[in-house]
Amino acid sequence: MSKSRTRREALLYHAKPTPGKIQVVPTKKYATQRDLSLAYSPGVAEPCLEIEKDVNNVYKYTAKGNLVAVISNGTAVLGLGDIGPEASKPVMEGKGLLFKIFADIDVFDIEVNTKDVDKFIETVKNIAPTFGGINLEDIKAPEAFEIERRLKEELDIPVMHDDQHGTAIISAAALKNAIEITGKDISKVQIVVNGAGAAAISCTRLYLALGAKKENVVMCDSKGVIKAGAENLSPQKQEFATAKNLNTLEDAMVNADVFIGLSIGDVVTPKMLKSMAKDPIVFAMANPTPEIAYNLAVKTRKDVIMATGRSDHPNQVNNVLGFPFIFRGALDVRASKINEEMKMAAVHALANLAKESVPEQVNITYGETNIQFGREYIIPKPFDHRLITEVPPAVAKAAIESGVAKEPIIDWETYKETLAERLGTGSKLMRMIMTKAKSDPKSIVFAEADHLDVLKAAQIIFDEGIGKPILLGNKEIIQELMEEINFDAELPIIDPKSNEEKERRNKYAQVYWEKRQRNGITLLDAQKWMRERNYFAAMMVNEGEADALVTGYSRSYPTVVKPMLELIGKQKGVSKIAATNIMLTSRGPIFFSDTAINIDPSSEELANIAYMTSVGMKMFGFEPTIAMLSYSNFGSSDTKIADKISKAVELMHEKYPDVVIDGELQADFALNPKLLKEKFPFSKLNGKKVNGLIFPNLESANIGYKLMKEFNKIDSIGPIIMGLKKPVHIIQLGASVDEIVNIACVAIVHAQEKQKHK
Ligand SMILES: NC(=O)C1=CN([C@@H]2O[C@H](COP(=O)(O)OP(=O)(O)OC[C@H]3O[C@@H](n4cnc5c(N)ncnc54)[C@H](OP(=O)(O)O)[C@@H]3O)[C@@H](O)[C@H]2O)C=CC1
Ligand SMILES: CC(=O)C(=O)O
Ligand SMILES: [Mg+2]
Repeated sequence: MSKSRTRREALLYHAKPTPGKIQVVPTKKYATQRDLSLAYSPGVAEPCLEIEKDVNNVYKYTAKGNLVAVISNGTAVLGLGDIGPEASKPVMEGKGLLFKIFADIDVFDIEVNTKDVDKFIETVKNIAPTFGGINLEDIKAPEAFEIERRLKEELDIPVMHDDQHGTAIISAAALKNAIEITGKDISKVQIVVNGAGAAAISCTRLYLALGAKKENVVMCDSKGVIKAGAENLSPQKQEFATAKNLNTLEDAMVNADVFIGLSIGDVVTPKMLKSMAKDPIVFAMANPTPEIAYNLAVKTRKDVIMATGRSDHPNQVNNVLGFPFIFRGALDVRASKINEEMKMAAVHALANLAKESVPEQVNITYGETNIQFGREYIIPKPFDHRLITEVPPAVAKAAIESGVAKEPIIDWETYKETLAERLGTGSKLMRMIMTKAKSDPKSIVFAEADHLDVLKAAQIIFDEGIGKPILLGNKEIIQELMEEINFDAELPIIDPKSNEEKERRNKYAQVYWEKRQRNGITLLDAQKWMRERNYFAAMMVNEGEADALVTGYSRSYPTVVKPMLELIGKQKGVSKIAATNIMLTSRGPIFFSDTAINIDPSSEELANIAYMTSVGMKMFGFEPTIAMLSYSNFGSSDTKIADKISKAVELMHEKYPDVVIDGELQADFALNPKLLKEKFPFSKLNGKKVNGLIFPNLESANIGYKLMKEFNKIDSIGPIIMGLKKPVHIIQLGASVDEIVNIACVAIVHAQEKQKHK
């Protein structure tokens, strides 16, 4: 993407629809007068008095325990320098967003208008009672050292300067793994550190704790190599001043094994990189512009192990991998500080995680097929869902063992489960599906592109590189709307009714007629039908002129399904098509079937629905564990409707013994593992987490998913049609732009799978 486009998009992203990136959302009911009298006066006085009696009760009755302050004075904002408190706010809000999405920690970002160390410390101390932890951010050295040291001493909640320790932890984990890959010895590697600020000093200290030797380190600041005996050096710079006869970064780089960049962009040249030792390790971590661009570095040295702070290349060494998880662990045991033991525990947890086999969902999220420990994967990826269950427990354990935890954890299994449940799964799944779609964009027909929302969705699909839209509908309207929304792209626009399309219409009509002539269709009828957008669009997919199709925005579901069945037809072995909805619940995505098509399916049809659902689940990287729902449990009710379900289960066990499925079961037993184990220890679902629910009929499925959407405000993806020969997907009447985009992504992923299994 060009620089100016990135700039435009970044500004728009921050400005619309609501300025900024975070908001405050109540966690308690507030609908009735009673709710308000509890939330505020008079009820609120009770927790106030309890806290007055014992200040520790503040963790029991307020949000303090999960609230972190991200505090800056804007003096070292990324690599942009001293740009002031207001200009630092987008970064601080960004940190807030990352804290929330990766570790479910709430953040108030606070930008303080002072460069005076004492005033800054006083401000933080005065507001500290509000927070469970303090994350200092983008404060320049040397002030940052003094500020952090004193706040750590004077406050009894965890305080961490992220640029120092977050960066140190991540880069130390990455360095440990990179050195292991080169087969070198950490105590012997020659390290050049460019930058002598907050991040550089703390990173280097941690490398020494890992085994690097001070005499092998050369540090440079903006004036060049920091030399012993130089005048006016801060104590921190003195700590790393070298006795070697080197003056410039260029001198220092000759034969160095490791380059650590925590300075500013574009200061390392190809010549410097060429002068480094064999298998050089280069961490160019300045943001947003690294000390040397990733592509230039790998072009210059084939043997380089290269990392940057950015997300657009392999090996992102960025403190985003650290602060959410370090604070999560610290808050969960109510640690009074973040100490060396906790930091080292995080280093080892991160370094070890990178060596474990990568779950398929991570591969899919990053559009890769086989991410493996090696030169291009020395550190876990930020969207790796294992981070939340690996790093916080390591940090929490270290806090307990080093005696700084006020609330030790006893049941580690339950703790890990609660950690996994903290992650919002909705956006994660959608991100995964989108990335997969982007990895091999397919052509996709939008059959109702003359509707604004459909066109907007097509625009997103095109702009994001997810797919190649083909726009069907009235040409004039589409062109007008495109202008209105600045959709500037050369895309096929096809009006099935137009004279231009007569030849294609006749060709399609011929195929259709040949298929349906024994079902009472004449050639003239067929030609007439091809003027209808859904018939035309279905034929495009059928004839291989498009890979996928999304329709249904302006017509009822049954009206749209009919031509799809007639023209595209069912997959081999499928008795009836069905639909599933992926409900994005707090316990993870759960597939609900059949939510849209079969009114009263027989046992055989239910088994068919369950099987198709299991195939769909695997397509999105889930291992199916399915419950067949009823009002009865394993024959507890001897009625025809309960029998129907148990027979469907029997059929599944016979035909597809590999699919984990059981029932008939009531919904609470299906979703509550304790209850299930207690009453039905024989069930095949024991010890597993149910992620698929098959409902007895359309009424219950449709009511079930819509109740969840309305009561719990749960997002869902779907209905996703299952069992058609081609990737054709039907959206709900009047679906939102997001819903259309989601289904389009599903259709593209579906098309990719179809191509794979051709
Ligand atoms: N990837 C990541 O996770 C992180 C990356 N960073 C990046 O590290 C950089 C520094 O951040 P931080 O330590 O917080 O900031 P500081 O302001 O504390 O330190 C900046 C340091 O960079 C030095 N510097 C400036 N220009 C040059 C140059 N041409 N050559 C060598 N050194 C130079 C300064 O030298 P002097 O002392 O002479 O002024 C100073 O020592 C930023 O680019 C930031 O984005 C920071 C934290 C995390
Ligand atoms: C990543 C970060 O914190 C920085 O560049 O300052
Ligand atoms: Mg920072």
